[in-house]
Amino acid sequence: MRVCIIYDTKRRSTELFAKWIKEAFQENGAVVDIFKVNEFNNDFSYDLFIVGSPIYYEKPLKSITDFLQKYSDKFSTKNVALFIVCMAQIFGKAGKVYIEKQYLKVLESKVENLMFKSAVFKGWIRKVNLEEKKEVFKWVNSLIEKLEGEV
Ligand SMILES: Cc1cc2nc3c(=O)[nH]c(=O)nc-3n(C[C@H](O)[C@H](O)[C@H](O)COP(=O)(O)O)c2cc1C
Repeated sequence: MRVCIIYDTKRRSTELFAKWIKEAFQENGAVVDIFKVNEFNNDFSYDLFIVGSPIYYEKPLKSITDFLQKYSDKFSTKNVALFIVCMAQIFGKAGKVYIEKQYLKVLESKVENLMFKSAVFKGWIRKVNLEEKKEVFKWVNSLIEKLEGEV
């Protein structure tokens, strides 16, 4: 399986999430490339695309929403999964509902035929949240199960 991870970041936590996602796929024998959004190589031949953004001021980064918009035709026939990195989880249940309504919606609305559950990872401002790495592995395993269920 060939996987392409595309992300943007301001303070590099989303980059670390992208690397954890890569590690989790590699453990399962996948071949993985990672690109910062402005460096994507325009290769649409991967089996799965993972696109991720941090949330700043209530929104995913414009670079990522613009990217999904720009290639919406290409992605409409591809396997695409989305993740966001944010901190509104600290507001508990209310935060979770808010994240799904306000943050995820913006990205999900740009992808047709989204068949994977989007991931919401808890980011940080200074200290790396290592706890979240296992959530990444869980999510990646669920994606692999779903993909393998398809064939
Ligand atoms: C200036 C600023 C604004 C932020 N705004 C939000 C926000 O509106 N909602 C939220 O859930 N998290 C917010 N966060 C938390 C970030 O999403 C979190 O720190 C994330 O890990 C940053 O990703 P990055 O390191 O890849 O840039 C904000 C963080 C900063 C520093």
